[in-house]
Amino acid sequence: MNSYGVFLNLTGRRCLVVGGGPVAERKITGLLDCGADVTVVSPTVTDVIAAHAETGTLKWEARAYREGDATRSFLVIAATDSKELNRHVYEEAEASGRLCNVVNDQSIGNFTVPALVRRGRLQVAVSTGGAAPAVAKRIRRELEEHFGFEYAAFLDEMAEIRQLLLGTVRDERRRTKILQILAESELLTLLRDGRGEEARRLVEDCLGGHEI
Ligand SMILES: C[C@@]1(CC(=O)O)c2cc3[nH]c(cc4nc(cc5[nH]c(cc(n2)[C@H]1CCC(=O)O)[C@@](C)(CC(=O)O)[C@@H]5CCC(=O)O)C(CC(=O)O)=C4CCC(=O)O)c(CCC(=O)O)c3CC(=O)O
Ligand SMILES: NC(=O)C1=CN([C@@H]2O[C@H](COP(=O)(O)OP(=O)(O)OC[C@H]3O[C@@H](n4cnc5c(N)ncnc54)[C@H](O)[C@@H]3O)[C@@H](O)[C@H]2O)C=CC1
Repeated sequence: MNSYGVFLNLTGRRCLVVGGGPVAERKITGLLDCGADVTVVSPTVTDVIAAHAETGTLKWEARAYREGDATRSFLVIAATDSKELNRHVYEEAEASGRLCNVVNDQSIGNFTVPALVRRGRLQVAVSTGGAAPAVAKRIRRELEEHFGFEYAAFLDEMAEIRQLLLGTVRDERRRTKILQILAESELLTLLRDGRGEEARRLVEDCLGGHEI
């Protein structure tokens, strides 16, 4: 069965990571990038996690997992090297209706973490359905070649134009048409090549009198 792909809003949400090795560190980096309120429960952690704890970016409880820990967070990542413990964490999380990722046992857990390309507001997520994470990583790298940083500026520009049109162009079909034309246009490459004046003219022509 396929997994259902979603993007979670984790801003300010309590997220628990059990374990503090390199795998936990990678998942934690992703959580912090999304503004999550991260607590790590683990007797030992990597230098990077310790540095985050030092600066207050996350909370580190330097101890072993305790009964009930997983029942109090929106999302839980079971990232220890013990399959038995991770299963226990998952069972407690599942019983209390939490989202739970298990890093070393594909037979359990209710979500997996994709490989991600990030370009400003653009995110491209890659899943292999757990078949081969190293292939997900390879595809992520290939996508990074194709989707350069120009996409960040392009999206910012398109978002601004879209907001303007939502407020000024009543006719939905017309609005959609303008946005489709701009999305498919040369605007992306003009912005990438620093041809700001031509980009501005292209947008103006497309908008036909709507100020931006
Ligand atoms: C199911 C899943 C659960 C989850 O963790 O969410 C899972 C599970 C496991 N991974 C294992 C191994 C590796 N994982 C990676 C890398 C990544 N793993 C990630 C996600 C996922 N890994 C989920 C499925 C994603 C999908 O659908 O493809 C990525 C995409 C996202 C992230 O972690 O941030 C990140 C790349 C990020 C990037 O670079 O973009 C590498 C490569 C490397 O490290 O270079 C290896 C070694 C090579 C190999 O084994 O393939 C093992 C065996 C451990 C062992 O041998 O004991 C298990 C356990 C099992 O399969 O049972
Ligand atoms: N899903 C993924 O992306 C990947 C998963 N893995 C698997 O993930 C697991 C973790 O990998 P690493 O981080 O490299 O392992 P690691 O051995 O470096 O780290 C394990 C961490 O768990 C902590 N821990 C142990 N007992 C604990 C307890 N009772 N309570 C709380 N924390 C406890 C340890 O203190 C340590 O910080 C391994 O089983 C590995 O095979 C490996 C590669 C990728």
